[in-house]
Amino acid sequence: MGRPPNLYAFSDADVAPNLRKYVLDQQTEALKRHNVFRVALSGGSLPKTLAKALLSPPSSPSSDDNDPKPDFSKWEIFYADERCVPLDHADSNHALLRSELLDKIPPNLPQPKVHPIDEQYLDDPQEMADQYEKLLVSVFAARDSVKLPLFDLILLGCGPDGHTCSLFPDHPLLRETDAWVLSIADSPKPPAKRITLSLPVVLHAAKIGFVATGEGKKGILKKIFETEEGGRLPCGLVNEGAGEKIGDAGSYPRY
Ligand SMILES: O=C(O)[C@H](O)[C@@H](O)[C@H](O)[C@H](O)COP(=O)(O)O
Repeated sequence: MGRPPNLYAFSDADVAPNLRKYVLDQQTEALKRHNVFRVALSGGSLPKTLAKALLSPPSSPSSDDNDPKPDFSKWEIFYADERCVPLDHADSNHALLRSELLDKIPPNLPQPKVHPIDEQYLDDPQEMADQYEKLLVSVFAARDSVKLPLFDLILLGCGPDGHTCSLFPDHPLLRETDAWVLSIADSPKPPAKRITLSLPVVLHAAKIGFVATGEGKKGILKKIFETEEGGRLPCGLVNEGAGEKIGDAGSYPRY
């Protein structure tokens, strides 16, 4: 199986500056392409790491005023997965992003456009997924020919069981081929009701970055990259399916 081509390991202090460069490189590409930067984000530790990357001044001695900066006026943020809870609930990925990143954007900078879930469908994850898919259709499929939404960048975490988004190991949702957004009512990780981008949507993104930080990720990353069983886990499926589009900007503990 072996390591994928775009895998980088950083010391803790170097994760944020390298993630900053990676994200801003994708921003530059996206703005060249269509003058908007459409990003899907997951929850977990990612919002905090991303805030550190985007909101701290670049720490590299070689950085200068010409280095790219986040242009949040051009950002559209979507959720790679979201829990079916109110937007101010402690389990909400949107609440997490707000407290870790959005609320910390200095007032002199514009806010990105953010697309949270619609709270009126909290009790019905399938309807919630359908509504979020409709939102994606309205944003991405202005042209009839669009079969899948093209996110400029999807930033994902890697769960200790190899899950990513709310795609869990061996779950039937992994076999979905048509829908863009899926519902899950039996998530092994609470809360049980969630929505998630489907695997084909994740794989279709222009770039996909896994951000996996900390010593605790060592075992699961080793399994994903080095075993056949790991290759069948959701993170492994994204890794295999996306190939060169994967740019791992996380801290990869050496083993
Ligand atoms: O809704 C979720 O459960 C999260 O989005 C989840 O998919 C997360 O990204 C991983 O569990 C990694 O979490 P950490 O970054 O905290 O390790």
